[in-house]
Amino acid sequence: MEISSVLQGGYQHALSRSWQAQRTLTKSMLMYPIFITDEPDARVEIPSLPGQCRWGVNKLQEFLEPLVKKGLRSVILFGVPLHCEKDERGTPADDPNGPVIASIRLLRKLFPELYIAADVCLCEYTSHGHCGLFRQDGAIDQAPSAQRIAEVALAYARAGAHCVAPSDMMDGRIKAIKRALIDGGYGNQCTLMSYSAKFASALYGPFRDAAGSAPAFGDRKCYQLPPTAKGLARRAIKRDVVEGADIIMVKPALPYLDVIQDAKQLAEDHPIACYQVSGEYAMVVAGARAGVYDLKVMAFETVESMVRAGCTLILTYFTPQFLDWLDE
Ligand SMILES: NCc1[nH]cc(CCC(=O)O)c1CC(=O)O
Ligand SMILES: [Zn+2]
Ligand SMILES: [Zn+2]
Repeated sequence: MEISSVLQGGYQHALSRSWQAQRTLTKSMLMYPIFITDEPDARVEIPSLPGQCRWGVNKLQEFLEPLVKKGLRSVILFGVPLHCEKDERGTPADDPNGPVIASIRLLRKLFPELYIAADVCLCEYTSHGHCGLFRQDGAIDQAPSAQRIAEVALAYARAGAHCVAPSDMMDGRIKAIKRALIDGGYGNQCTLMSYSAKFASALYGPFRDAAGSAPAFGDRKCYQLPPTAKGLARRAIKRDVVEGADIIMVKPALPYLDVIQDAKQLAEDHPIACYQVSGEYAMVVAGARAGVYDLKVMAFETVESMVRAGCTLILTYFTPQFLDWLDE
């Protein structure tokens, strides 16, 4: 046998296997998505997202304290308003008494070491359930959409968010948010993480269930990217770098590993993030329950593929489990 043909000598031991990873999954690479409702004492299980709940502000301490003790470093907050008056502009998104702003303030106080990101979008707050604003003729109103989203982002930064993460896919919003953060005095205090390459995916089903954010009419194909559109994804990533994004995100993750790799190459000086979305999580859990594979092994394999593709930050509902697994 050729000397150079034997590779197995390089990974015969657990330690030498660890040296073969170009990057290793660590707790600090995990960001945990959390749903917060406007029912302050709520703790309601989400049937399509097994193990995940909608939380009321009053329950956040008992929920997160054990996780922070185990090494949870960051969360991303999603508002789930059940009692507010939704309108065309998504007015409740930056309601100073709304669940997102209230929990940013609270979490900053409760857990001074925890990094707090806030998802920024309008769909949870608009009467039509879309992520932007519309003109009379039914087309998306680009500039006012970006402006409104920037307003919401600035409100979250003012409340103390370390990071704002717009998931709306409106053109021009990264530029508008960065401008608003700088002009508002938060340019050097708040990270702008862009959902740059967010695809119109079937994998958001459980999330829309959880957040009550399904569009009232139509779909999101005029703003979320077509799953086949590698070129659009590359252009969106390059555009967001120019417009001032600090972190580039790809979403969903597993079916788009090639896009993650593209992002790593196009934005080589930026951290690359990805979102293992609700449907991906539900798929892994369902497969394990059906006996197709072991849950932990599959969770690691999926998330480590994202690390291998170039991510150093992964938004995943498996975060609490990884905090245990990474200690084993
Ligand atoms: N802008 C809404 C939003 N923000 C994050 C997700 C999906 C997250 C997940 O599925 O876990 C969605 C759903 C959507 O675009 O319909
Ligand atoms: Zn949205
Ligand atoms: Zn969102």
